[in-house]
Amino acid sequence: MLNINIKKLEIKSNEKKLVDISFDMSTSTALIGESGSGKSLTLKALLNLLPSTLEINKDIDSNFELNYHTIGFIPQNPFTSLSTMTRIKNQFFCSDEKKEEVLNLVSLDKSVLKKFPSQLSGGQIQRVVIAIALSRDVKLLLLDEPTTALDEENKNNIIDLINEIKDRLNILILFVTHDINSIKTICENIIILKNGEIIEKGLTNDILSALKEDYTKRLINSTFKNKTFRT
Ligand SMILES: Nc1ncnc2c1ncn2[C@@H]1O[C@H](COP(=O)(O)OP(=O)(O)OP(=O)(O)O)[C@@H](O)[C@H]1O
Repeated sequence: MLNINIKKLEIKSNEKKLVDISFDMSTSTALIGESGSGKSLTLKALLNLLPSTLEINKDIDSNFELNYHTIGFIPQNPFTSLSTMTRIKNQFFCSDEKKEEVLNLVSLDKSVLKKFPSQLSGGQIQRVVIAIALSRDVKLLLLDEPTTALDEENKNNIIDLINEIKDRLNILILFVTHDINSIKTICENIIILKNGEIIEKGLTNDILSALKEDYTKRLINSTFKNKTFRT
């Protein structure tokens, strides 16, 4: 079973602590918290993509290597993660056989390979982005609110797809989301961040059935429908 033990993850900016957390992951985990609580910085730290102006202190154990090949990232806005002037087939870095295999996994026909992103729907583009991530030897998939830019129907389809991939490929998922239904569908565990610290963590069922902190209740109960979309 895959496991990551984040014994220490501390991120500072000019002596100001932005994130100071530790957690263990051996299953799909939702990372939730209000704006500015440290969700994106946590994902960026795992991807080694923190700006050099920030100071990072991390101590992470895992039973697989953490690198570009093993960590996949699905961003909030799939439209910005593909190159608009490049056909889909040239946005993968793998064999043609692998391209078809991963497109099959995300239920897309191989005919999309010839197309440009502008010829695909939002849901199809997000599927392509997921397929590109899966074309590497991904063992940890980081998702940053991957359905925010999608309409209701595509949103549900992508959630079902992520859930299916998780079960089929047996990979770890760290899922930043505000959407209670996707947490229930996909995540066995929840971590709740506030001001860069973990204030609650545990099994999704336990946390949802006994909401302890008012802060958590507020996060869980809000629909975030009016959240402005960042590009
Ligand atoms: N490059 C940076 N330099 C200094 N401070 C930063 C930097 N990036 C983020 N921060 C600060 O760190 C804190 C955590 O930011 P982060 O982007 O991780 O929040 P978040 O939980 O992802 O919020 P959101 O839901 O709005 O995306 C915030 O107070 C933010 O202002």
